[in-house]
Amino acid sequence: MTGKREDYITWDEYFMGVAVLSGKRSKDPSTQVGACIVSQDNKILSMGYNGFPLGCSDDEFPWGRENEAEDPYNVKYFYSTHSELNAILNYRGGSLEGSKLYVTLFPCNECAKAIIQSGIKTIVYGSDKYAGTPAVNASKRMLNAAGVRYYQYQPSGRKIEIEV
Ligand SMILES: O=c1ccn([C@H]2C[C@H](O)[C@@H](COP(=O)(O)O)O2)c(=O)[nH]1
Ligand SMILES: [Zn+2]
Repeated sequence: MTGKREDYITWDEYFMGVAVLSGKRSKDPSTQVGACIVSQDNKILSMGYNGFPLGCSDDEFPWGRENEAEDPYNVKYFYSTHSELNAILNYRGGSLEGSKLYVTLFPCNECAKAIIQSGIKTIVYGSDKYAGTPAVNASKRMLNAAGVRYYQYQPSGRKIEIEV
């Protein structure tokens, strides 16, 4: 055999796959989000998933949603760090200027601010299940104004299995 393999995965499959795998570390019972930040020359710079900050125990802080507890103090939203922000904060190498973010859920308005300010220029997202909500509308408004390009990941249809 002299030729190369032809069924290797694309860059988008590779990096979105890493984002999906990263999201599998999330303890959130309802929505697991994974993120992977990549340089312009396709090197992985950082990864993240949604979870509580260091020192805030996954077993002690609340994982419930607002309709499950009356007091927002007992709801996850005050405590959960979003996957995109975790990926940005996890980066130890300097500037993210010009980089690309793969994320399994369209970023909210808070993440959009961090994405813009960190210099990320492209977002490839998976689900847009909160499309039309004020948080996502505001996010798209800011990303459009700041010239951050975004497009939805187009699955090839083939299944990528990981077996170790
Ligand atoms: O930009 C985003 C938006 C949300 N997340 C995280 C935050 C929460 O842990 C879940 C959303 O939970 P729901 O129960 O679906 O409201 O997703 C994120 O990481 N990035
Ligand atoms: Zn967010």
